[in-house]
Amino acid sequence: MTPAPLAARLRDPRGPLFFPVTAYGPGGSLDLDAYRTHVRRGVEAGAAAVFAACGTGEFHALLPEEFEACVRAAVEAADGRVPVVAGAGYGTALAVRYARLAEAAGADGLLAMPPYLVLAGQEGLLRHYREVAAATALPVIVYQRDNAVFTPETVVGLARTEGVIGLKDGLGDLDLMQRVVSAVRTEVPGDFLYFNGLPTAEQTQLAYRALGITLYSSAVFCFAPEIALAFHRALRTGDLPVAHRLLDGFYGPFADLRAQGRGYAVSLVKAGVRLRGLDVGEVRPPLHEPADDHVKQLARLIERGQALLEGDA
Ligand SMILES: O=C([O-])C(=O)C[C@H](O)[C@@H](O)C(=O)[O-]
Repeated sequence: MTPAPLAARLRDPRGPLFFPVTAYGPGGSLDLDAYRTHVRRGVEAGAAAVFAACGTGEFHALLPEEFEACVRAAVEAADGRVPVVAGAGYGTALAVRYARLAEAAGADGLLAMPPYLVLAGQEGLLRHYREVAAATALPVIVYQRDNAVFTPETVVGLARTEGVIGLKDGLGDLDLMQRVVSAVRTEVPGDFLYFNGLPTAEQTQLAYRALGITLYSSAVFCFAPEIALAFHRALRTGDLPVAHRLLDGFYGPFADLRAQGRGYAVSLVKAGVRLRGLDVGEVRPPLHEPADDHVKQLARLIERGQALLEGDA
């Protein structure tokens, strides 16, 4: 049976959106076995989709052939149970190339990263994403952050673009997001998807829900799937006491810890996966490993989060 289109599969997910880390062996080369294990465990734990080789998956550190191998491995590990979305980025020509590699590797969609290094105007940004969207038959989610911040008019242009199905927000300007949602609702009625894609998105998800944005990325799912699943379930069922308990006792302190070092958005998550027993190696430069004390704090925080699930912390 042909799977439903990506947008339909993402609309009301039963579990968190999983952004796996990329696994490396001791010498720093790709460890596809460990990566497959990481992805397979996430899918079996209840992820609703796999976003392979995106920010948490160190897209920036992968050669094109490594990227393709990772996406292919994620597709194999997901085995059709959930969709696999792959990162695509850098300048327009390379982003198009990554998009084609992802399509060849069997991905179901693309997360289009901000263009590399340039500060482009709205017209150029729109041209960039239109070229990426036109390059393959894959649906595209555009990632707003850093040098890719869009006016509501530009998002209307994106929503009108064949193949662009949604916007992932990593900026966190709720006033702008409200104006974007209003403009797209008025100008392009339909089912454009929005994702809260901030680091530790759970922290802000109650606020995003108030705008009607129910989709969010979860890096915590990489190393504490039981906590991420409990939070996701609490939001779906409206169990605010559980959501508040996890926010106050786990997600807030985790966001504080994650803010202790540059690049911890990735390296601390990877350390968390290792703490849970899967050797996914260290991060590649220009990232660096978190301080030992921060890893110890993370271990205690995971225990605390688990205890909160039993309601006995
Ligand atoms: O590209 C990525 O990996 C992300 O932006 C998703 C992350 O899961 C983000 O939500 C985070 O870092 O918590």
